[in-house]
Amino acid sequence: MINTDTISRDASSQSDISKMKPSNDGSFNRAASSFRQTVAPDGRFKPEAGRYHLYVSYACPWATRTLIMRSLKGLQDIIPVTVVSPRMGVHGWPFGDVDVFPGADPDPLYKSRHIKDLYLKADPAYSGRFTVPVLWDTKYQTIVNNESSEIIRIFNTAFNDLLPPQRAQLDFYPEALRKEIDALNEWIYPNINNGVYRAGFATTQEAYEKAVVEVFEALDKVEKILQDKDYLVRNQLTEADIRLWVTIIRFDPVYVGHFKCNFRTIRSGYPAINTWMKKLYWKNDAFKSATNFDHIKTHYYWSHPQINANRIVPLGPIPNIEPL
Ligand SMILES: N[C@@H](CCC(=O)N[C@@H](CS)C(=O)NCC(=O)O)C(=O)O
Repeated sequence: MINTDTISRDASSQSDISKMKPSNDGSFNRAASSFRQTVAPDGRFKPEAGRYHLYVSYACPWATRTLIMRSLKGLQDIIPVTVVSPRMGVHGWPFGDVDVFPGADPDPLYKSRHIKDLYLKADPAYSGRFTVPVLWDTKYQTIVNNESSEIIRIFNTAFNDLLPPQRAQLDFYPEALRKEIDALNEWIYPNINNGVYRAGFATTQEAYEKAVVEVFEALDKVEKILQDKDYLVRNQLTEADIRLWVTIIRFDPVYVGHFKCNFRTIRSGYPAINTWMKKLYWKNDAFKSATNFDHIKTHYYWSHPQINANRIVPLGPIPNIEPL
């Protein structure tokens, strides 16, 4: 009998990032996520404690958004989490028993070897990339959603009826601030969150230069917004902070070197952004507990041999984040 769980078609073009094709002009284009369902009382995926499972990498900024929101909302007991190894190889993200790494876990649900096994279990014909985060449904054994910007909105509200009132009332995308949050997300995502990847994965000088200039122009803009302020929107922690923060915390340790975003560092070039980043890290455990610099640095420098052929992981910066 053929076991379709273990024998899968050749999906190496989807799992091996070093085989990823750039576009004709050398620029990096991120593919859209494929699983876009939500959790709702009247839908297929109902809010239930213990039913959903979150698969993440500590290295991945998009996955880290979901970890931060999960902690802020106090969803730890409702949605368990599994962390993959940061060394993403030809089969994509391996679990912690396949590639032993401190802080990485085996898959507790199916003993999968790689994240790709979950995608192919959910849809054997899946043709996209095998990305984290993955919000998995144990009832129908499928992926609810693999788009972090949507998972954080699901976490923000969908489980409120299962939470104590002081957590349920926390809203990081409040109606009254949505316009301002959306307006920030609209340029911060392409120019900063994805901008660093566009710089780092560019395969022509022109595509790199365009991207890196856009990254620093956008950082200059953020620096002005954060003058004497603790948060991006009014004086309130919102998803706009979470979405930007995951990129800024990786900036000096990784993006300055690995992605060649080296006009300035955050610590020496952007005092307001640096203070905002440090306050969230040192004063709010949802941010600190979602950050693992060993996973972050190892992942990027190890997993992209097309950029860093010898997989040397730099020791600096020292420290990875400065004290407050
Ligand atoms: N749009 C997705 C992007 C997720 C994503 O690209 N994750 C990267 C890690 S940072 C990944 O898993 N890449 C694996 C690959 O492309 O093979 C989201 O925001 O959730």
